Amino acid sequence: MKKLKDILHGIPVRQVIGNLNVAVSELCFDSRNASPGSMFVAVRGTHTDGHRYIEVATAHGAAVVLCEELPDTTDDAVTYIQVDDTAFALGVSASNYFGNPSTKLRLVGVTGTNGKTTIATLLYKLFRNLGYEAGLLSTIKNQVGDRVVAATHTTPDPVALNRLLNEMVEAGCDYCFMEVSSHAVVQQRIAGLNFAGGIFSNITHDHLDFHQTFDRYIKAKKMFFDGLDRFAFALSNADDKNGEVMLQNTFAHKRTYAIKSIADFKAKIIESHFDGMLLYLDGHEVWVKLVGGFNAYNILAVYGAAILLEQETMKVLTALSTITGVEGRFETAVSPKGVVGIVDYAHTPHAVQNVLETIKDLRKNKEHVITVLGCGGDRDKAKRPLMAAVAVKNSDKVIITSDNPRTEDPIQIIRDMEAGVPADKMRNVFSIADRREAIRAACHLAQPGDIVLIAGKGHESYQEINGQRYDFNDKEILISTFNEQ
Ligand SMILES: CC(=O)N[C@H]1[C@@H](OP(=O)(O)OP(=O)(O)OC[C@H]2O[C@@H](n3ccc(=O)[nH]c3=O)[C@H](O)[C@@H]2O)O[C@H](CO)[C@@H](O)[C@@H]1O[C@H](C)C(=O)N[C@@H](C)C(=O)N[C@H](CCC(=O)O)C(=O)O
Ligand SMILES: Nc1ncnc2c1ncn2[C@@H]1O[C@H](COP(=O)(O)OP(=O)(O)OP(=O)(O)O)[C@@H](O)[C@H]1O
Ligand SMILES: N[C@H](CCC[C@H](N)C(=O)O)C(=O)O
Ligand SMILES: [Mg+2]
Repeated sequence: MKKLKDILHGIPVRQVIGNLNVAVSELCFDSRNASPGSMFVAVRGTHTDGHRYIEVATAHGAAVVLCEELPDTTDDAVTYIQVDDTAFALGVSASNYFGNPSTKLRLVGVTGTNGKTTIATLLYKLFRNLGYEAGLLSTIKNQVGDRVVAATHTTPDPVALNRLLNEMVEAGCDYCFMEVSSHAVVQQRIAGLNFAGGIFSNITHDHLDFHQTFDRYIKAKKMFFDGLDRFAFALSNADDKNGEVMLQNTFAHKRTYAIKSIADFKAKIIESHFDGMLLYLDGHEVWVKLVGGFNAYNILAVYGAAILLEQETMKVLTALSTITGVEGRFETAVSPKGVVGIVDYAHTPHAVQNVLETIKDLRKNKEHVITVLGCGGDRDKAKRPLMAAVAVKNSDKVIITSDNPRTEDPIQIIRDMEAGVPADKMRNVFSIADRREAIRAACHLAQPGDIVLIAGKGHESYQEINGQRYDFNDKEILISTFNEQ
């Protein structure tokens, strides 16, 4: 229970109808979840408008309605609060409701097209290793200290987010590391949060179904940095074309990391192997258990953030050398006959290219690379031909298959991907809609020493088809196929 007046702190209110002196039992933004004494916030979405469900919410007992437009008829037992922006108000009220937990720990957000989960998870592991209690909000899972809470989104909705942050505070967490997706910025899921720092990884093609243009996608990422205050740090990748843009209008302390450009934190890869790499990091040599140029960037971002969070250099480097990678990100397995299998979450053209370039660099001889990949349904269609083109360019053979078809026809998604394959390369491409069969076929095609990359689903333990999630795990299928050989 919390007083309505306290929940509204920091929200510009246009009009109030009813009693402000009420207690609120719960916050909700979905009328289907409204309960007696709750406050319903009407948010405009991509499919429908929460304002349509105000009456349903009050019929379920909502005592307070927060909206942009007041309904034609009001209920005397209900308090109506009119504001200009309910998405913003939802974020701020969720933070107030849970006692502004983000001010009680140090919250660091990571944004960018690729690398958010990796950077946030490595920071979580690093700070736990350094002896702190920490929380994590990520695509794979949320962690309140050791306790795992299943994740439904990369960035949870404001109510779930602040509830989790509060649980972290209660569990004694000093830090929380979270992914900030571009959807979350635009939908203001992070409104009202107090960040100690923000990290930018990179920006390349993805989510154009949602943002429409690349420019708007860049602006969404930038808005996160624009919202940081002068006590926070903003750590950006100076090698990314848009790394500087992110820092343009932020009040935060601006810091950069890079491999190629001049920057505050620098690194260089000295040696690369399938089980790790030797880095020259900020003037020190350190062995890390992650692989690939893209992971050198991730490690560098993690290192820079740790230093900006006032950790000691030598302790950070020592801890970094012991930390293992992230589930479903460049995970390797070797078959009894010597085929190397790699499961990776690459689901953008840039990620597919990075992973395949890393694989090429790691080959001792000219072993063949066989790539299995698909594209998700009901998501950015423009990336489909691009992902196929990159895969074909950097592999000896490609098996185009399904990812999560969702409500789309898997065959049509495959056709969209095939459109990106140059005619003279078609002979290196097979299309097998059944992902399990595609993985098996790749393993059977591979000779000892060859490399099979299974891209796009990483840690996911399901395949989503027509609203149903079926058990499915790339790594398990890879290993069981290997064991049959
Ligand atoms: C496109 C998108 O982000 N959609 C999110 C959004 O839903 P929406 O805009 O479609 O909502 P809507 O159905 O139009 O409804 C509008 C409002 O009416 C309410 N409503 C609706 C029906 C009803 O009967 N009563 C009612 O009150 C809804 O609760 C909502 O508040 O708000 C919902 C509630 O927070 C989210 O669950 C939903 O995420 C969907 C499931 C989703 O798939 N999101 C993905 C794309 C996403 O957010 N991904 C990013 C990661 C991207 C990355 O990889 O970087 C993420 O952060 O996870
Ligand atoms: N710094 C990076 N630069 C480019 N590609 C990367 C980088 N880090 C990881 N990748 C690639 O992107 C894939 C996804 O990585 P990760 O899960 O860390 O990204 P993410 O930003 O969290 O993705 P999502 O938006 O789905 O949450 C990895 O499996 C790898 O192929
Ligand atoms: N966070 C990403 C996940 C894509 C993963 C891929 N397996 C798919 O289903 O498209 C997104 O929402 O676009
Ligand atoms: Mg992620």
